[in-house]
Amino acid sequence: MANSDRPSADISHVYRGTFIHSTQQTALQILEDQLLGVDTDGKIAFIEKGAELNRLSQSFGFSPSEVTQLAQHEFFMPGLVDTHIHAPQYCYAGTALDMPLLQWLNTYTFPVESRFKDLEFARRVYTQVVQRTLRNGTTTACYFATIHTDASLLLGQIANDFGQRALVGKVCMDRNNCVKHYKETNQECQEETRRFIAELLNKKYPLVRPVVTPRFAPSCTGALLGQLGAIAKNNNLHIQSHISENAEEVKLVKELFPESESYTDVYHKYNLLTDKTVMAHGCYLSDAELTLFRETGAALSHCPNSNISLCSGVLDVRNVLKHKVKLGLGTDVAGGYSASMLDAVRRALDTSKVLTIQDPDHQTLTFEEVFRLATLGGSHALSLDDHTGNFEVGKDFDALRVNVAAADGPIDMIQCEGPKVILEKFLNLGDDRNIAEVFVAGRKVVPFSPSLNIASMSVNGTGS
Ligand SMILES: O=c1[nH]c(=O)c2nc[nH]c2[nH]1
Ligand SMILES: [Zn+2]
Repeated sequence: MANSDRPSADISHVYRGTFIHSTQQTALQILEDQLLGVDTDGKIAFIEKGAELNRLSQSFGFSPSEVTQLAQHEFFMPGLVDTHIHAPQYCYAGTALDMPLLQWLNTYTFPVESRFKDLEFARRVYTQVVQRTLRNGTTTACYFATIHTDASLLLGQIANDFGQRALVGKVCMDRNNCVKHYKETNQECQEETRRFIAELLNKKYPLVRPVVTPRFAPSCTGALLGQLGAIAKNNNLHIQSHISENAEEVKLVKELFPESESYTDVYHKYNLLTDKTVMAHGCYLSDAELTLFRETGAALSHCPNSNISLCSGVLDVRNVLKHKVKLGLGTDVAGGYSASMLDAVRRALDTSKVLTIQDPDHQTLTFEEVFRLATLGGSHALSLDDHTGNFEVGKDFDALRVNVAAADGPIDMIQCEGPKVILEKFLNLGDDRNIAEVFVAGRKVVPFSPSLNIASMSVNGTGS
C-alpha cells in the first residue's frame, strides 16, 4: 500500500451481498448489494453500495476478483450476544426443570457446580458449551463459571482458543446453608477473585475479559458484596449477577437485607450498579427500581426460556424499554434449556405475546425489536457496543453468514422471498444448519479450524 491517497487499513476480505443489522435509530436496516471490507485487524473498513466496487478497490487496494459474493438465499447479520449463560450448567441442560429457583439451586445446581473442582471434567463441559454456542451463532457470551478459580481460568482459555468474545466470571458466594461445601469464606472469595482477575488479564487474550460475579444477594454477605463492588471499581471491571427473578427470592432478600429499600437498593448500596453491570432477569422490579437502573447505566438480561422453565416470572420488556434501561437477551443455561440465542429470540416473542393475551393494550414486541435485542442491544447491555453489535465502520467484524436454503436444513423456501421475510424465517425456523460461517473480529471461527484438534477435547470424541 504505497499510494499515500489510500486509507491506511490493509484489507483482508471483501464480501458482497445483503447485510441486515440494527442501529440506534432503526431496529432493522436491510442493506442490499453492499460491499463490506474487513481489515487485517478484523475491523470493518467500509460498507458501501456494490456500485462503488471500482472506486473502493482502487482506494483500498484490493482486486475485484477477490470479492466473495453471497448467494441468493444468503445474508450477513451481526453475531448473537448471549448476555447471561452458566457454562457449567450446560452439562445438565434440557433436564431438571421441575422446581422453582431456590429449590432448583439446592437440588441440582450447587451439587453439579461443585464438581468443577475437577479440571478434566471442567475442560470437557467448557469445550462443549463454547463449541455449541459458537455453532449457534453466539459470537459474544457473558459467562458465569463456578467458585473454582482454575476452572474459571480454563473457561477463559477455551473461549480464547475457539475465538469467542467472552466475559468470564468466577462465581462468588460466601453464604450457602443448604449445600455447605459449595461456598467459600469471605477471605477466600476476595483473594481468589483478585487472583482470577490478575491471572486472566495477564494472559492478554484479545477478546476475553474478567467480570466480577457475586452469584446473587442471597448467596453473599453484605460484607462480600461491598468488597466485590470495590474490586470492580478499582479495576474498572464488568459486574454480573441476578436480580428479582422469582417472588420467593425477592422475599428472602427483604429478610436478609432489611435495611435496604428494595432488591435493587441492595446492589446499589454496595456499588454494584454501574454502566458495566448486567443483571439477569428483573421480573419483579418496580418502576422506581427500573429508574435506578437507568440512572446508574446498569443493564438487564432478559432470559425468557429460564423464566418460563422455572416458572419464575414474566418480564415486561416493553416497560423496561420505556424506562430506557439497557437490555439484552440471555439463554441462562441451564434454567433455560437451550444454549441457542435463536431460542431466546423466540421465547422473548412468545413471552411478549402472553402479555398481550393478558392485556390486549400491551404493545407486543416485533421480531425486528427482538432481533435488535439479540445483537446490538446485547452489546450495549455489556458495554461492548463500541466494538461489536452491528456493521458500523470501525467495529470488529462479528458476523453470521446465514443461508436460509441450506441443504438438509429446517427451512423450505417455497418461493423467492425478500430479505426481510428471509430474516424472519431464519429467526423463527432456523438453526445451526443455516449458519454457514461465523466470524469474530474478522476471524472465521465456524467451521472450526482443524488445528483445534476438537475430537480430543470433547467428551464423546465426536466433536459435537
Ligand atoms: O437462573 C438462575 N440460575 C442460577 O444459577 C442462579 N443463581 C442464583 N440465581 C440464579 N438464577
Ligand atoms: Zn442465571
